[in-house]
Amino acid sequence: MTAATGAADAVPTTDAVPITDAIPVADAVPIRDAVPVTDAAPVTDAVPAGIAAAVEIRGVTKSFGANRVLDGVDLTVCPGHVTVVIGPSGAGKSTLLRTINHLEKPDAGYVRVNGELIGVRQQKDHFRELPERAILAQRAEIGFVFQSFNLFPHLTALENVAAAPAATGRASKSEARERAAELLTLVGLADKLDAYPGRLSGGQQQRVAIARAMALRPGLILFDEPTSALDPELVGEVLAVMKDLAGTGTTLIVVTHEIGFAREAADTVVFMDAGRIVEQGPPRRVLDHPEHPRTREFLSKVL
Ligand SMILES: Nc1ncnc2c1ncn2[C@@H]1O[C@H](COP(=O)(O)OP(=O)(O)OP(=O)(O)O)[C@@H](O)[C@H]1O
Repeated sequence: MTAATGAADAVPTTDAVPITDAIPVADAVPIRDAVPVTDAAPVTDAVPAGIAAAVEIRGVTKSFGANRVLDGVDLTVCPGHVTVVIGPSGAGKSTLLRTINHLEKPDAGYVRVNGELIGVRQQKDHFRELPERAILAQRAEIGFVFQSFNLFPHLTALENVAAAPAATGRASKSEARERAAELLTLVGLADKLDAYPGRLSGGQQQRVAIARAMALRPGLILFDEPTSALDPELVGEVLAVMKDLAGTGTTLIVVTHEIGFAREAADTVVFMDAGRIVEQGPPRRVLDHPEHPRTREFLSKVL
């Protein structure tokens, strides 16, 4: 990480990230652009004028040691849209998703969700890391569905879904349980409310995880390869639940290798390779008429 300078005197060096670090000086995003959403520089998805982007990623760079995994990523996501991120193994797809709720901290650049900077606040010409409690509060507004479900094994399906709303004080215990039962019914698990994860199939566990992600009524849900750990015959039931969720007004960003899902459910398909967004657009254009040779090569292997 580059050392903090000048105006960041009060900022511990390790927490301070120069705003323009990843961006060539000539293209640097003026600091004012980091505040009002409507003034933000290059909007790649067509967000209607005057409407805040659901997610705005600008100049995000992330390295693990010498491995630059994200290399100046810009992405804008419209509210209510489904964005499907595809690309070869190691392209940086999961890392990009994890920067959106600050599970990974960008080395440079920033992420805003509904106009709010994630994980940092702006201090003069630097971003300063938020306290852990504030980051957790931001994360509570963003659903996350992992490849490996991550359910509490000692809680029933109902208790898994009800846990966060009750623990955060968003709902009374009985309200949280009532809503959890509704959500589990929505994902087709009305008869499994009292089942422990160990007694559920992978597809059922993942549907519980989706219900859990919906429990705090987030405007945005991130899916990190939600069907990759499933037996092939269980993939369809999870994708069906995700398709139902698409179009309900919730913004979804889905990292997946399921090209069929991308074709049917996505508003935008994003193709990533080597830490960069190579190509993005509506599924019919990116999947059927890719412009970039790298996208064509990738699709010729997976289709
Ligand atoms: N915590 C970490 N520490 C070190 N390297 C990491 C870490 N997380 C990811 N990487 C590396 O970053 C690169 C990109 O990983 P990432 O998981 O984002 O790729 P991906 O496109 O999602 O790949 P896949 O489709 O295989 O899941 C890989 O080389 C990976 O080994």
